[in-house]
Amino acid sequence: MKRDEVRQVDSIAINEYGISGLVLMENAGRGAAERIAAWCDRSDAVRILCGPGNNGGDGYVIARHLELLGFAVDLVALVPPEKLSGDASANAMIAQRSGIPIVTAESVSELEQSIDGNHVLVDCLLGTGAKGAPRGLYHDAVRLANATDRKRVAIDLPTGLDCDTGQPSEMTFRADLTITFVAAKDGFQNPDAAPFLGHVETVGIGVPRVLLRRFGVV
Ligand SMILES: NC(=O)C1=CN([C@@H]2O[C@H](COP(=O)(O)OP(=O)(O)OC[C@H]3O[C@@H](n4cnc5c(N)ncnc54)[C@H](O)[C@@H]3O)[C@@H](O)[C@H]2O)[C@@H](O)CC1
Ligand SMILES: [K+]
Repeated sequence: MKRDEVRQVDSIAINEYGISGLVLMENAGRGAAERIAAWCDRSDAVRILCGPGNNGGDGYVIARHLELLGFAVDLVALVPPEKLSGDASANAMIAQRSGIPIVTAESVSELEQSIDGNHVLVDCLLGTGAKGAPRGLYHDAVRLANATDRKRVAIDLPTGLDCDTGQPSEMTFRADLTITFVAAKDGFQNPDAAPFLGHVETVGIGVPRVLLRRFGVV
């Protein structure tokens, strides 16, 4: 699926079918957490890197469900939770109130302290809303994450990878597992994307079959 198409599916599900964005995010995050749990060892500590938008919002949902599944999990927020908006803000507040550890990293040195080799790292930095190569702290977060030798998981798509062409930017998250929502993105077919995607799994987010049919997903 193209970037615009998958974003259209979300917005039609919300605006035409009346499914709240929070429900879609819950389904996405819960499904992703279940896949991560199946792929990791129970002894793995999981650290989720959260960006400014709804991809970051997914991260807060994933954390809550991984904790329920018995994992030690914490979050690194590149944007303080109180500065988020919409569904991402709602889920960040739930995670905060639930006592899930959240560290805010707003400088390179704070990122260096937070991104270490002791955790499975989950990339909820940027998703389908990304434009161009990761800038600023997002560039540094990907650089530091790629330098660790533990397992890495990308949510929806690896930060830095172009959704439509599959062209990796010069700083692209190198995932061992990519958990993507609704359908594989067109760019995933590009052989150059393969080393950054790792194994790809698709997770449904509960949009009705009739809508998936409109976009040729089923
Ligand atoms: N209701 C929905 O729309 C759903 C969205 N979902 C998730 O939401 C994601 C899309 O969320 P958003 O549209 O908020 O987009 P993103 O989460 O990709 O965030 C986009 C924001 O990142 C920043 N940004 C863009 N390009 C950048 C760059 N090159 N370097 C640094 N910062 C950059 C900008 O502030 C931009 O507004 C999907 O990939 C998916 O993970 C899922 O939760 C399913 C439901
Ligand atoms: K991502």
